Amino acid sequence: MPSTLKNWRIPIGKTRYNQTVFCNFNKVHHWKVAGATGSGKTEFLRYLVTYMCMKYSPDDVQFAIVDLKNGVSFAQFQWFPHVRGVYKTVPEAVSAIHAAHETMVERLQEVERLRAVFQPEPVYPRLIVLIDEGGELAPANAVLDEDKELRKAAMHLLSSVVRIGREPRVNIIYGTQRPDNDTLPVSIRGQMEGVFCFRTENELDSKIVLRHEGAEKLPWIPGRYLYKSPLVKYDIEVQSPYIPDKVLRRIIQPLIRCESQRTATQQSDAMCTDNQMADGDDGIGLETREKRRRWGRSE
Ligand SMILES: Nc1ncnc2c1ncn2[C@@H]1O[C@H](COP(=O)(O)OP(=O)(O)OP(=O)(O)O)[C@@H](O)[C@H]1O
Repeated sequence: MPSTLKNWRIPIGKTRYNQTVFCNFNKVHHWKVAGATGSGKTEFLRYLVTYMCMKYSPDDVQFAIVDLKNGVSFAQFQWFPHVRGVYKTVPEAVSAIHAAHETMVERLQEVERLRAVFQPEPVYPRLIVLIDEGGELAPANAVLDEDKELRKAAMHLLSSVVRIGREPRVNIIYGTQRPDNDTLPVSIRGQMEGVFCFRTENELDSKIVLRHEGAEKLPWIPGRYLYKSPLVKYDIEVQSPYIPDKVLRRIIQPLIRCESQRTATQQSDAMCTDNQMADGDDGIGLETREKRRRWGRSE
């Protein structure tokens, strides 16, 4: 079922005056999340996924999660039906980005076909490629030549998605400690209009992320960041929401139970089919029963 959902305002935290701040995925499509180690980027990304999975159905939003910290931060998120996969190595990440790019191209081709004959277009489920620790994808971090080529291909595909992913609703959220030229080429960085900049190590990093200083002066409080978007006049200082592990467990554990029940049902269906075969309800079973009867006779 294609999505018809219009409201893509997502609460992203509170100001020091206790006002809730929202970002809008219908208006800004690609986002970078940057900041020093321990500043709260991953927790914020985990919150974003959880919030959207709780609010929207898989017909509205789907995620391809690239967790280049070996999958440790998003392992539990595989249980959300919205999540296409959690990809934890560079080759896995490249194939996930490739698949998202393919989805984008297929959607664009379908739109073109429909527009040509004045047919209404479906509203596709939003596909969000969320990359945590994107710096690991940088071609500069490759050891072997072939590895470098793989990473360059990933950057090339990402650059295509940020340029034309808006209409087919394929979005990128790219998290990294420092999106400089090595980790995120300007061709990609420049197209990511939304910024969540957590505290940076120094002024230079702040300038790279925000194009001005300031993030290095944020108080050293995990989850504190500057929000920059074409929709707001000035950067806003925000404290991000935080989902403690025990709350996440409460949300996800029933999904794991559901999945194991589904697997158990599938297994018992398979056993049922085996029994039917043994009873002779299909061709193979009949043959087996016939053989047994004949063997019985000859014995
Ligand atoms: N909004 C928040 N409120 C309270 N505590 C937080 C918040 N965000 C993060 N923290 C705390 O800070 C710790 C570090 O956060 P997180 O792992 O998200 O940092 P990071 O920026 O992703 O670091 P790295 O780049 O090294 O992975 C978390 O384990 C958590 O305890």
